Amino acid sequence: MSAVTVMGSGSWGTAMALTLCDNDHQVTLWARRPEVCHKINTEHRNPDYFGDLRLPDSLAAVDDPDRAMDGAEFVVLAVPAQSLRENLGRWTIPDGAIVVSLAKGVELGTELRMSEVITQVTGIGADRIAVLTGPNLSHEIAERQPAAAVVASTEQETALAVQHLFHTATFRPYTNNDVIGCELAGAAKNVIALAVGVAAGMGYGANSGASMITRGLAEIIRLGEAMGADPHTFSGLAGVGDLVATCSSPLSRNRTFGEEIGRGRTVAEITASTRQVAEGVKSCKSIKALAEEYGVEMPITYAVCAVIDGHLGPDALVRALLSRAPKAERT
Ligand SMILES: NC(=O)C1=CN([C@@H]2O[C@H](COP(=O)(O)OP(=O)(O)OC[C@H]3O[C@@H](n4cnc5c(N)ncnc54)[C@H](OP(=O)(O)O)[C@@H]3O)[C@@H](O)[C@H]2O)C=CC1
Ligand SMILES: O=C(CO)COP(=O)(O)O
Repeated sequence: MSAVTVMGSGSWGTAMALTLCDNDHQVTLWARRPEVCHKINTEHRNPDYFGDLRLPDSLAAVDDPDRAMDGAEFVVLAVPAQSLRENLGRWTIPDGAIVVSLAKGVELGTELRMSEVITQVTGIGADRIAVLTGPNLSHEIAERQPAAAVVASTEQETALAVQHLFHTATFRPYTNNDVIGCELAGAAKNVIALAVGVAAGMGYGANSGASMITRGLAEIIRLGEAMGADPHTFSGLAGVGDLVATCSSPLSRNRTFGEEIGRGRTVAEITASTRQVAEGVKSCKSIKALAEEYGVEMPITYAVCAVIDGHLGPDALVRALLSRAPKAERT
């Protein structure tokens, strides 16, 4: 049994905390709102994110970050990507703890991956950081539906420790040492899910969705290879696995956000109507910046940026992608 603290009590932090409780770890969940802690500690529910789902009695919620992390051997970071730097600046991660990064985003302005932000702010070396990613929609995981995942770290011992930490009867993490590929795939698929959602919201069917998923994968691989990722990563759980799950599921916030755009709502309206994060709405810009830096073509990502900025409507997005100069598939 290990002492684990999950920092962030939204959909994914709560689902992962529950998974860790299933493994009999001593789990503390940090929630920034005291009323969320109260509900979790007294009613064993987190109604803003999981309705009536009963959380394990053993799960303790704390709103003071220092108290939450006191004695933690593992600290799991589950706040939105663009808030990670600011939060880490306020927190003190216990010496020697292994840090697990859950956020799927690339930082705006710096274009850093989440593990790079962690090292830059805390000084914690890459050997003590792992990234958990893969096709893992939180509500399915919280219902203990079977799923696989990937734990990526440059240090094999860290990857194995985190794999062991999370491995339950229904949740099966594989290790991987390609941190760049795993993090990039997790962030970039959200952008493709927005595009697939737009097409779905316009009433287009499986052919359109599959075409965008496949061409989306092609552009993610192009960027990944340029950044030094292992191309094989993109045919694994962190790549195709997560891309297909996110682009196909009505549970995905990114796909749903895109669908709403496709139905004619504005970005401001959709953002105002939910408290949940759709990471691709911000990360599309940092991924576009990476594409520019590495000189890689990413037409779907560029089109999504234009839609998010209000320069392109849903019809124009589809036209812009289909009217590009014809080319060979493998270029
Ligand atoms: N949900 C999923 O299925 C999966 C999500 N992820 C990734 O996990 C990360 C977290 O997402 P998820 O839990 O789903 O997001 P949610 O929107 O469901 O929850 C976000 C959580 O972070 C808190 N939060 C929001 N803004 C801030 C801030 N500025 N500072 C501190 N805390 C903040 C929220 O608190 P409050 O409730 O008080 O607003 C809430 O607890 C994302 O990067 C996402 O891509 C990865 C795999 C699966
Ligand atoms: O990353 C996810 C599934 O693996 C969750 O996707 P959304 O953030 O779009 O809900």
